[in-house]
Amino acid sequence: MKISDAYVIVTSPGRNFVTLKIVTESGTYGIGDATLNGREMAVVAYLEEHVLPALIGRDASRIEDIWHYLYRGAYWRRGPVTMAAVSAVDLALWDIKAKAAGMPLYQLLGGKSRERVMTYAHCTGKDIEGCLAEVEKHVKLGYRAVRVQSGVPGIPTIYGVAKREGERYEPADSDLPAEHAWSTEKYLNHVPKLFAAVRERFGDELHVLHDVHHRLTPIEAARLGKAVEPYHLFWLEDCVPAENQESFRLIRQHTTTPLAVGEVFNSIHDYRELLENQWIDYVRTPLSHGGGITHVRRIADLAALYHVRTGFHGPTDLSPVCLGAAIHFDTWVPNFGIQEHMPHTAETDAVFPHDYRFEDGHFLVGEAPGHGVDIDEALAKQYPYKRASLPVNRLEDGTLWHW
Ligand SMILES: O=C(O)C(=O)C[C@H](O)[C@H](O)CO
Ligand SMILES: [Mg+2]
Repeated sequence: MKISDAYVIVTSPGRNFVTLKIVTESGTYGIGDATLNGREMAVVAYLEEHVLPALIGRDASRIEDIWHYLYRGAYWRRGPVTMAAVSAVDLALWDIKAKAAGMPLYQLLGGKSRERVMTYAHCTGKDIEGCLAEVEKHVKLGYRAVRVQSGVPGIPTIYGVAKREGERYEPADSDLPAEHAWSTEKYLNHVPKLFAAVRERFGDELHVLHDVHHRLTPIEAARLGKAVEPYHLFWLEDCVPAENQESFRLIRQHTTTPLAVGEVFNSIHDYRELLENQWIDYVRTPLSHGGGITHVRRIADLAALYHVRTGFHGPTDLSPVCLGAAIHFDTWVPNFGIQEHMPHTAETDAVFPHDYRFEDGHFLVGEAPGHGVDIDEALAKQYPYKRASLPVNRLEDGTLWHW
């Protein structure tokens, strides 16, 4: 099981993706997702310069040892770039191990805990009516859970609310960051009306989620959580920036709205206080940013002690490789909550052939050995990298804000 080759493939079938391929002497190979939206080439440099040369000749079956070699051995621990690189190696090695065992990855993790994986769709509209139309469309497609984001009167553009019809989200789409304007007051006044309308139109059973995208202060988040309590959200996501975990104490004291956090986390240490104090309800770190299966399963186990469930990040800026591996993890993990789902484009799906399926609001895991996602390298070459940037946000007086 010696590693004989390891290389990075950068491709842009509509948006940039970074993929790591690790090949063993026997020819068995594994692939991992190393995409970090808007910072793709930093991970490429980290892998090519510091990680891949050290992998050649190592035993691919020693996943745990390689993980610690890359994490402890680097001295400079954690951080999104480092952990995206570590994650990609880890995902590729688990892919190899499962292929060598002739098993789908979920079997290697411990087998199925469920038959199918509930997902939530993105529904965005420029106003409440637009959102309701999107929710209706997604309910007809079979979704049991929808994330609803609406434009807000008086705020011209909001990241996370599609600008063009049919778009579920916005890609990082400009060479340099676009500048958006933000008003917390306008937002806070609008959002409860949105959820009142959703419940009025669709009743009580549909699971409804909302992403604040880190834009509030703790007391503002507490106000919002309280205001939407009558509409019993499945979760309120990233209601504040979470560098200061203590912020969640205040929010939790004021509201029973369930809280989700962690799409920008990359380590179990980012969660410790949040979990031990029972301040949150869902962990969101994706496998491709949280140190791969080896580390994210430790986060999931710690979360389980506190009745906290998984709800992995799954936007289109994580490649089908990450999504495919996540579906195996979701199929196994005992404390599963939900999986985010933003469908990739047909171009992306063609570059990354996979055996997971979407049906009736759920994902069904595939039975191919490994994580079930491959890369068509010849096709990938047809889509060269193009720098793309995410936006920045400013308050109406010009102050740079969270976006
Ligand atoms: O999917 C979500 O919940 C997001 O918040 C998507 C993020 O904005 C996106 O992944 C940033 O790269
Ligand atoms: Mg989010």
